Amino acid sequence: MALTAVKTMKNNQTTQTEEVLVYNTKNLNLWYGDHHALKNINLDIKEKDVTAIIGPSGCGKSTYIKTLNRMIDLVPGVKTNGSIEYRGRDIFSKEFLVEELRTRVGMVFQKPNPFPKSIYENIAFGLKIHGIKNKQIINETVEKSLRGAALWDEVKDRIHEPAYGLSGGQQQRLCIARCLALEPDVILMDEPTSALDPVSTLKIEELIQELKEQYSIIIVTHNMQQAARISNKTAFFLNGEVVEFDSTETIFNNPADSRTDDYISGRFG
Ligand SMILES: Nc1ncnc2c1ncn2[C@@H]1O[C@H](COP(=O)(O)OP(=O)(O)OP(=O)(O)O)[C@@H](O)[C@H]1O
Repeated sequence: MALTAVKTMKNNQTTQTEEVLVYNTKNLNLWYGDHHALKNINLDIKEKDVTAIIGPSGCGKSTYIKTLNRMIDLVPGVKTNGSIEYRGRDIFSKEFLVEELRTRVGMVFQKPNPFPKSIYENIAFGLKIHGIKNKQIINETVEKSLRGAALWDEVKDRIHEPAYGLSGGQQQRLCIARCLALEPDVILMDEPTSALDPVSTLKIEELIQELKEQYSIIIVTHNMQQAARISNKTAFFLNGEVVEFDSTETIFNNPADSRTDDYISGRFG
């Protein structure tokens, strides 16, 4: 497990606290064919942080989070170098099975993508694939996951009805519930509210505030107010590089780099 010792001053006494890293990215480069999409990325992502990835269109935000669970492997012609460690283990090593990585690291996409099945089966399906057959355990996990995604009260009387009958915001919470059912450690979210109305967006944002107590969350968002509201760390990407990575408060109120300031203040992007 990757640990970083941090010194904090309290009542004039220096105490050592330990920060646990879930991801440690070192000198990561990625190419789509000849296109150099990620350039020398160095990022430490801490356990139980909500880390927002912001930056203009095409700067590499989605590419980066798709690399964290190796979904990028599905794109032909992608090359990488450098390293990404998940809890101290090299995610590209042969010993680290991609199935295990994707069980530890769940993902929620821009558009809600429930399966064409009932609400219940959307969650039960993943459990069955993972070899869980006990009906009682499945029932309990379905309820727990729907509660965890703040959806249970809205759907408890119709869990055997098709998921497509839910609103877009409810479908997105169902996708979050599906992800929670597998008890992930990290949840990656790629613009999870960009297809949703303001009320559904607010619900997902409130949900993220609850989930951060238990999970480490990495969220790509175009919405800077959203990043400021929900995250405690923010990375600003530009042209495939990380320009600045700091506490969200610093990035939004006192950025070190003038390009961050220009982007935050809406001068480009
Ligand atoms: N499958 C692909 N093949 C080739 N180039 C790609 C592919 N996917 C992305 N790119 C390119 O890589 C760069 C980074 O794309 P990426 O989707 O990561 O950006 P982004 O910051 O998430 O953008 P947006 O905010 O518009 O979603 C862009 O120049 C994009 O055109």
